[in-house]
Amino acid sequence: MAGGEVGDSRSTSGLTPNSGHVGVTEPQKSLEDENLKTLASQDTQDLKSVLVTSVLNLEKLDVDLYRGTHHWVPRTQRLFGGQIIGQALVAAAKSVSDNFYAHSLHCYFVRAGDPKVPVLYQVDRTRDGRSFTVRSVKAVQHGQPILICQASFQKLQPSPLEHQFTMPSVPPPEDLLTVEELIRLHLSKPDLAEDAKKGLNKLLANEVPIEIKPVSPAHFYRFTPSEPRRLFWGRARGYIGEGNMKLHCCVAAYVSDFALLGTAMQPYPNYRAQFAASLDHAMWFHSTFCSDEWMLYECESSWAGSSRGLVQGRIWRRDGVLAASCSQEGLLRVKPVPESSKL
Ligand SMILES: CCCCCC/C=C\CCCCCCCC(=O)SCCNC(=O)CCNC(=O)[C@H](O)C(C)(C)COP(=O)(O)OP(=O)(O)OC[C@H]1O[C@@H](n2cnc3c(N)ncnc32)[C@H](O)[C@@H]1OP(=O)(O)O
Repeated sequence: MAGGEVGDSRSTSGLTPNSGHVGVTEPQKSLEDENLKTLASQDTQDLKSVLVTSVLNLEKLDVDLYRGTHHWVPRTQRLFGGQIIGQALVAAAKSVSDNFYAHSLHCYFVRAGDPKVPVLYQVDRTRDGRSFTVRSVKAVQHGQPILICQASFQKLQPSPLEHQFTMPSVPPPEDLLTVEELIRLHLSKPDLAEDAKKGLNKLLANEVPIEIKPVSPAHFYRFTPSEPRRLFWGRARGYIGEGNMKLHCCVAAYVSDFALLGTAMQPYPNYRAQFAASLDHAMWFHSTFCSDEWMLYECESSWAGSSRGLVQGRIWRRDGVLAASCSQEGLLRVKPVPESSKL
């Protein structure tokens, strides 16, 4: 049966074969902690994630044809790549049986997305097999493709072969500040350059539907050169809830494009991106997860050159299970940072 909606009943706690806890042990929780958690989750449940209610909620126009709208547009005024990938995966998943789950996607961003008009998603049912199902999606604006995406789905298939890297050991998200809190802290510095203040205030005015907590704020500020590696906790804002793995994958696809490319800029604090944009993006899903719960994003850039940077990402569940991996190459046309606007 083709799953009409990006919704299924696979519980995120009923894990895939690769569900062993690796590297991190779950702390013992007291009854008090549990009560606090319940209260907190009641709070967030009131605020249904905008990613679910609007961004990833595509309008069906015809068979295999959908229309998506925008919520947050980056200050570059081109559509956020993660939004286009997330929406393309939603469109692809709509014609896939409920018992098939996204395991990989491969995308090229071929034109800038225009935030003034909606995006159309045309789905081609490339192949339906016994174990694998493949969909090709073209995202179109003004009659021309802005993204081409291929997504593959697989039936759950247990295997005796199971391994993964160990999750890096980092402070928990509760001990870290959000990007917004870091920005406010920075804005409170009396000697901050006017240009920098303006830029930071613009960033604060954005309603980004994801929450980010950098593990190392120094990397976030980019004052000094650092190795091209960053770690941050991230989650979708608002409540999504368990049980809809297809949707969680689409949300993770949205989030995965947010901070990957910046990793390649970390060794070069004296340069600012004049034109930075993802060129391609690939993603592999390994295990079940909840995208509205904190997950650790580990990003590292193995190479930069020819005005491009290559970045790999690993997305970890809090309990140490590797949930997804991604890889992206981006265009990085840079210019030196003027003395007057150094943070
Ligand atoms: C710890 C974590 C904290 C993180 C906090 C971060 C906070 C905020 C972060 C927000 C970040 C979100 C951003 C994420 C990344 C994205 O979403 S990017 C969006 C998705 N990707 C795209 O939109 C790319 C789409 N693809 C394209 O646009 C095109 O394929 C292309 C432009 C890459 C193709 O390039 P080209 O072939 O060069 O196109 P042209 O049309 O010919 O030229 C375009 C402009 O570039 C100029 N140009 C061309 N060549 C050069 C050159 N060699 N040098 C300099 N400039 C060049 C060309 O003149 C055009 O310029 P104009 O448009 O005319 O000005």
